[in-house]
Amino acid sequence: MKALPQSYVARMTDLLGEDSHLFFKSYEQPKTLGIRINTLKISIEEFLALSPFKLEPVPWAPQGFYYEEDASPGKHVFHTAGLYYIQEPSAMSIAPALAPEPGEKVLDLCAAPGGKTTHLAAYMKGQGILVANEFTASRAKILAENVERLGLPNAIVLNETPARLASAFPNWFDRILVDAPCSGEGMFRKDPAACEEWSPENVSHCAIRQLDILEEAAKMLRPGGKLVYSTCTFSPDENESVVDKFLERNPKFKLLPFPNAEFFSPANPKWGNNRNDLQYAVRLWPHRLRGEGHFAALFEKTDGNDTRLAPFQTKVSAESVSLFHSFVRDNLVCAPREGQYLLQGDHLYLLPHNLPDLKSLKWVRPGLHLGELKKKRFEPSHTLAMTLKNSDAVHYISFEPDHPDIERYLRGETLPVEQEEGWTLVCVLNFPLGWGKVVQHTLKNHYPKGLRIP
Ligand SMILES: C[S@@+](CC[C@H](N)C(=O)[O-])C[C@H]1O[C@@H](n2cnc3c(N)ncnc32)[C@H](O)[C@@H]1O
Repeated sequence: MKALPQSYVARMTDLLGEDSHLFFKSYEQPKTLGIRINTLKISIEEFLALSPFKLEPVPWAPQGFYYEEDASPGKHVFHTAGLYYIQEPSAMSIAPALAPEPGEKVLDLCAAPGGKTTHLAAYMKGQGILVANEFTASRAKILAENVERLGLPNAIVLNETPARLASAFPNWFDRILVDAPCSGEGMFRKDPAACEEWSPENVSHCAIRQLDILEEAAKMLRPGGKLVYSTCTFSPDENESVVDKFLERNPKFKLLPFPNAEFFSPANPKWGNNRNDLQYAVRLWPHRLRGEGHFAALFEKTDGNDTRLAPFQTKVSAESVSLFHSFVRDNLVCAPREGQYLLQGDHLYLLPHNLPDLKSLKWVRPGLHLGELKKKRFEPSHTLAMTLKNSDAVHYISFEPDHPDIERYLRGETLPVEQEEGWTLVCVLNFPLGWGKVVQHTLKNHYPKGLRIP
């Protein structure tokens, strides 16, 4: 661990007083490591029964577990199959607090790489609309990859500024998460680069930006809706002070007690203009729990207008839908999901019903990518494969995790098989990894080139 910046040490010593020696001692401890089971694909009990890792529960997240340092969960084929997401344990406190219901309209405004988006999705159980937005284009792509791997059927991935989104979705969302870009002080132990990039000027810059982002988020929440604001930093300027300024400017918002607060420490009203209700917000201190540093506050919008937005009017040719339907008839035993089709070039997407017009917005994924139309036939997408269960497919082939054909498949090789001809889901222990197409006892590999093991 690199030396901590002097002015940071001085500030934290001043803020924490007697506690500061415990706080600084926590830097000598190893960083905490966690995985979160993707309950869209597997139940917690089922995963624990087949877990190759020794796991210990994270107290504040039913889906979260600590793993030991010598495990490499990112290299296991269960990771490729989207059975879990590697997530820092404190970051798992946020989605259970926002706890969206199936069928709701949810926005994750600062979403990449997707840890919290994919956690929110587990609560939505594939129903409703989950808009995951990321400001930085390269990070939006990574977000879309994680959304695909974890098999979120109802997610839309956008690459927009908060202000442009606020014009498109006024008073519309039931729940919004602002996991704001911050100075990252809570990540110094996990990510030494955050420590090197730190400066007092950046703290001030982040605080201003966070308030701007929150203001835009506020415009998108319906009355009665809930909003979580979170950071992974300790500076009061970015946390209590931002909450205080936001509430001053937005009287239609109030703080609510943060769920599962018994596991965390209350935020400090003195660091936010002595607002008493700031004790409802929480701080996750690395010397008080097994996790890195975080701050989080839950708001409710108590008043305001509800807005009905005109639904996205999409046009698709009858031929493209019929090609997709004939693919479903021949290859799937489940009915196609409900929604509305959108054709972009040769790519067919399924959008959730009641999605407003996205035409003026930059999107990476406007809905679930179903596949591509190719000369009078339909080729299913990898994204579609990752939303299916093995039992949804007419043909599937499943291997044990250590079977050599798994690695061959993930390298892009063809496999000799005894299966019937046609589109086949290739699975590990019945969990899909992607498509293959059987022709004359050979499984042609349709695992995406960009994902193959080199
Ligand atoms: C703390 S990270 C989000 C982590 C994510 N929620 C997760 O759990 O995986 C904050 C994100 O905000 C994005 N960001 C940067 N500037 C922004 C801005 N002006 N408006 C909105 N988001 C911004 C960053 O690119 C970054 O991906």
